[in-house]
Amino acid sequence: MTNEQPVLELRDVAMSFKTGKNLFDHGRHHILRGVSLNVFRGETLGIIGRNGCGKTTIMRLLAGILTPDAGTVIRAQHHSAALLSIGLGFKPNLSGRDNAIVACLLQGREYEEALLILEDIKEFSELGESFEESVKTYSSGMKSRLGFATALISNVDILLIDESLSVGDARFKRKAKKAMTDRIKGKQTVVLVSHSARQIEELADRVVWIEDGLVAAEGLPSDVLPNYFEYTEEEKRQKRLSRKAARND
Ligand SMILES: Nc1ncnc2c1ncn2[C@@H]1O[C@H](COP(=O)(O)OP(=O)(O)OP(=O)(O)O)[C@@H](O)[C@H]1O
Repeated sequence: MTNEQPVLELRDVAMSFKTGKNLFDHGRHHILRGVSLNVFRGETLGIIGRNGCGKTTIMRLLAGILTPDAGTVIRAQHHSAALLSIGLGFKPNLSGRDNAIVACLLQGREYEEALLILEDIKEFSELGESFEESVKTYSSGMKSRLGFATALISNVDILLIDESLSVGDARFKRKAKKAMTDRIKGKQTVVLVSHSARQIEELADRVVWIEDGLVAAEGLPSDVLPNYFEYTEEEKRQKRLSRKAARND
């Protein structure tokens, strides 16, 4: 795998957000301080790290929704990437159908190809007649379903799956989860973020652990995850101890 060219790459990427509080560093919160990672064709790369460490930010950078402050995001030529289950990027005045066509074209499908898969997208999204209505009339759940169905059915080259985004009601979630798992276990290139390190253990071929704005470790799940579990347990233990000490003060 190491001689292979990555299909998607972050090279020394830094990212910060404005905090609103102008306390230090001009009110910017530095989330990523120099993250480099590679995604290879056909693999499932899992990204783990504590809440707020920047996993979703990484996914949005990989999807091209965000531009880094520094460093580069490199996507192999003719490779499309889509962040699954988001309704971002839809044109509110266009119908679900027209948005699905645009999304397929943006993902590199031919127009005729896009037309052929539209009915499958409509069926998977379960939007019914609303598929013909403008997206501005959709609830956020409906937008998510359209986004999920479009990314899934259009066979995007690189699927970016952020588990923290919920898709529709409980029944649709189960259906979406099954469809995702089938893809992950197949030949699809996937980047997966999950709060459940156990799920990453089950599904990922490789893992990148983000800590303090940097890559703390990367490698096989069996190598990286035990250290991650140990680290998070130790951190919890330290927090418990400092709470206890504060109570005793
Ligand atoms: N658009 C934004 N503007 C300001 N701050 C942001 C923005 N997006 C993310 N952040 C902040 O950046 C940090 C990282 O957020 P991100 O959602 O990437 O983390 P995460 O690892 O995915 O978190 P979680 O595990 O809780 O889902 C958080 O502190 C968040 O508040």
